[in-house]
Amino acid sequence: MHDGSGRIHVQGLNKRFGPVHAVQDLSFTVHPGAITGFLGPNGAGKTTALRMILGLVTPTSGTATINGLPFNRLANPGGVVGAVLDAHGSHPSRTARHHLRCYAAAMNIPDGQVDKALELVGLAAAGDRKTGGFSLGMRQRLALATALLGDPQILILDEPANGLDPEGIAWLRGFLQTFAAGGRTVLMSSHFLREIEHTVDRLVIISQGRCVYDGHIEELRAAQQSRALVQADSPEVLVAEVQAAGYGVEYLPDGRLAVLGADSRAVADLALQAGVALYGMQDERVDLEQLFFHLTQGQSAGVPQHVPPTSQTWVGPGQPGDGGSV
Ligand SMILES: Nc1ncnc2c1ncn2[C@@H]1O[C@H](COP(=O)(O)OP(=O)(O)OP(=O)(O)O)[C@@H](O)[C@H]1O
Repeated sequence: MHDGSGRIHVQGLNKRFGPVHAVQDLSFTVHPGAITGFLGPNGAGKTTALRMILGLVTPTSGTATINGLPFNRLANPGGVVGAVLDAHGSHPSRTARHHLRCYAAAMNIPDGQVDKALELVGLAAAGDRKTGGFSLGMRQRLALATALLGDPQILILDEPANGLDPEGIAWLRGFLQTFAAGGRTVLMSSHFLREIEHTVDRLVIISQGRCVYDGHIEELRAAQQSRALVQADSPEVLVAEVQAAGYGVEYLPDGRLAVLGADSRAVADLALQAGVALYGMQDERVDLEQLFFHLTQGQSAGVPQHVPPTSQTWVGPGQPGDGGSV
């Protein structure tokens, strides 16, 4: 009997294909009531890991459980997990409804679920069209409808946003957020952070088969603070002022100050208040995309201590871009 928790638990998972160590000592937990993005560059091992979770690939070592059991030991797998690994699984001469009825019959699910699933994914009007004429976006929706037939507690989706236009991505986001808000579990893979950053609550990031980040997306954003770099005529006066305002501050080797978590306008206001002249200011903003590149190029676990930030430069306490550079 499974524990009904809606959790996916991966522990010490390894998979070797001959000389290729596709998944290396991978451990993470996927929680219910949230959308977890499973992110990594091409070839990072995402599909292999998902296939091991779904019992389609045998791990070299380690375990993957769903509701406390390996997938193959779930009594009613279709009612626990719906999975989409490939959106191209339909016969082109079959209608969408016929395709879903075949799956429903194989899973012992009443036909009524077919219309419900078509409705849920926005394909009700296309139910009697042959799938051979479907766009990639429609195929993605049909694959999702197949996964939803058993009214599962958990959805596992491999690159579900692949090929979707912005409208399709927005629709998918809304659908998955509603699904997760009802206390269900979503694990979705992607190799493209931008595609999923507004959809997911949590991220598991892998690189060359290893986990390099596991946590809330907001924690990842907050892990690297933006900072304002300023050149002041009286640095020690400004340091006292920004510290009194609650900001951390560092001296840079070139004599500038780095005010952590502040933008240049906030520092300019404090400098004005303290009667300190500023000669140059620069905002350094950390972009999530850069964090992703940093995490997936290195192999160390955990959040990086320093990521080279993007820079937006403006000069002086006046208007952005009104002359000069730091
Ligand atoms: N059946 C297999 N036989 C040999 N090597 C394999 C097999 N399946 C995957 N690999 C290798 O394992 C590594 C991980 O592949 P995997 O498809 O899991 O990555 P991925 O993160 O899903 O990539 P993508 O984003 O490109 O789909 C790759 O080097 C791949 O070539």
